[in-house]
Amino acid sequence: MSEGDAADNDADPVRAVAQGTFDLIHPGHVHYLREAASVADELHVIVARDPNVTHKESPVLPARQRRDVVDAIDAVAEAHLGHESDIFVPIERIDPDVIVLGYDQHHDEEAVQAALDERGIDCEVTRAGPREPKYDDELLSTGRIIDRILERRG
Ligand SMILES: Cc1cc2nc3c(=O)[nH]c(=O)nc-3n(C[C@H](O)[C@H](O)[C@H](O)COP(=O)(O)O)c2cc1C
Ligand SMILES: Nc1ncnc2c1ncn2[C@@H]1O[C@H](COP(=O)(O)OP(=O)(O)OP(=O)(O)O)[C@@H](O)[C@H]1O
Repeated sequence: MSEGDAADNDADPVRAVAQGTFDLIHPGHVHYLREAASVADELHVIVARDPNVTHKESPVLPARQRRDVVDAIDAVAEAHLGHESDIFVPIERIDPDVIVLGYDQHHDEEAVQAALDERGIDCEVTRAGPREPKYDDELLSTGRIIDRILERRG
């Protein structure tokens, strides 16, 4: 390897990817993104498009707005609107060294790892931990925030 290559390799930042719906942002999201950012030099976040949120109610906020808010979080280098149909398109573009799944996300690490290997994408898959409530009334779920809104404003 020539000296130039070695220098180039040193300059390459370690990139992590986190992803999710991020509808109404709460401290649980911030915890996840900070934990994901802690394992890399820069954190890229893929924000899910409505059609790909199939395992729960559709988000109330537009994807672009959800992306803009996540992009403003200090731990995040850049937030990206997810691809409409192929979740590996942004992965191939960002080319992360590690994908950090959320503590309760329905993705199976081994399955995601196998899909990456199949595409020849050299990237680890790990999972973040949960953020426990700091006080009784803390709402750490978008669903529960919406329930509270309906209770009080519905
Ligand atoms: C590796 C990976 C890449 C993803 N890329 C996209 C994408 O390009 N477009 C998209 O709409 N969702 C993408 N997603 C998000 C999923 O579609 C799904 O909506 C999200 O994981 C839901 O997480 P949540 O229930 O925690 O919000 C990706 C998820 C993973 C694990
Ligand atoms: N309390 C929490 N602690 C750590 N991570 C969290 C917490 N809440 C959400 N996350 C993570 O944030 C990411 C995005 O979560 P999502 O957008 O589904 O929000 P949510 O609050 O979990 O939504 P809902 O409660 O409606 O399912 C996921 O990876 C999820 O694991």
